[in-house]
Amino acid sequence: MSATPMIALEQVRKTYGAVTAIADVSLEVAEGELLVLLGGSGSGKTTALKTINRLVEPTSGRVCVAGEDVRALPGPLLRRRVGYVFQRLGLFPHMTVAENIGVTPSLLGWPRSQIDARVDELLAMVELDPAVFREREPAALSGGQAQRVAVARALAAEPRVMLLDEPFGALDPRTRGLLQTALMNLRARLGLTIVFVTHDVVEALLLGDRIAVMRAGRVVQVGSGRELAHTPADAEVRALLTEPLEQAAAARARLLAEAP
Ligand SMILES: Nc1ncnc2c1ncn2[C@@H]1O[C@H](COP(=O)(O)OP(=O)(O)OP(=O)(O)O)[C@@H](O)[C@H]1O
Repeated sequence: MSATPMIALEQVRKTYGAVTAIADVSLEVAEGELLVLLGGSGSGKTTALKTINRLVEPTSGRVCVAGEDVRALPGPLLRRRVGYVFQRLGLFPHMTVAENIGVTPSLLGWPRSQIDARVDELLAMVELDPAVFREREPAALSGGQAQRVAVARALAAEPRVMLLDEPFGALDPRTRGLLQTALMNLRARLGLTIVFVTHDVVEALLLGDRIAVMRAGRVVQVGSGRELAHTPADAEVRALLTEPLEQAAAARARLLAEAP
């Protein structure tokens, strides 16, 4: 990559006592790129993601955003630059939708009128009617609506980078598809650089410009879906990519066989 990458992990390691969560992870994400971290449970995806916004401090190695070591960036600046959507729903339950979305702008000291305007703009961006949803509490939202609010909240301070940790994992396939499309539209419109964690190969193939396959705390291979499919690093990567396609083909064959 010639230009300075928007995100760079250099030999990043994180250990918890005897447990090595990630080992020597090096990754670069170009400006405007969507990189997927793909791997099974416990492979280190969330840990790697959280080193980018310092929710996890590496044991060794370095993480840079826009060429700057994240340890040198003041907290508010990092929060502004990097939006984050949590794996398990991270909305504050006793705050309204508007208060949830306005959390970071409030912390940053934006004036009330500017926060209110931004909340309405963001709700419209994630296709929720502000008049209907502004004053609702999270308990009164469907899963898909709540995830839209979570995405709006992460976008509130106009970050250039978005980190998404299995944001649509708990949703039904149709809602998931709608939110994937909404995210891709937002990304194109805002020119976001995105790191997206999932264990779902189909989601990875649909969304990722490149996919980093993780296993046991290490990056096994990085490439486009096509590259991974054509030149897999090993038999496990090959199986990872071919199994869902074979399942889909088998399901399709069954559908066609059962047609009248
Ligand atoms: N705070 C912690 N203390 C101890 N071990 C941890 C901690 N956080 C993560 N780990 C361990 O590090 C490894 C990687 O965890 P991580 O959450 O990054 O995996 P993951 O790929 O995101 O998994 P999942 O898809 O299940 O969320 C796991 O073995 C996990 O148990």
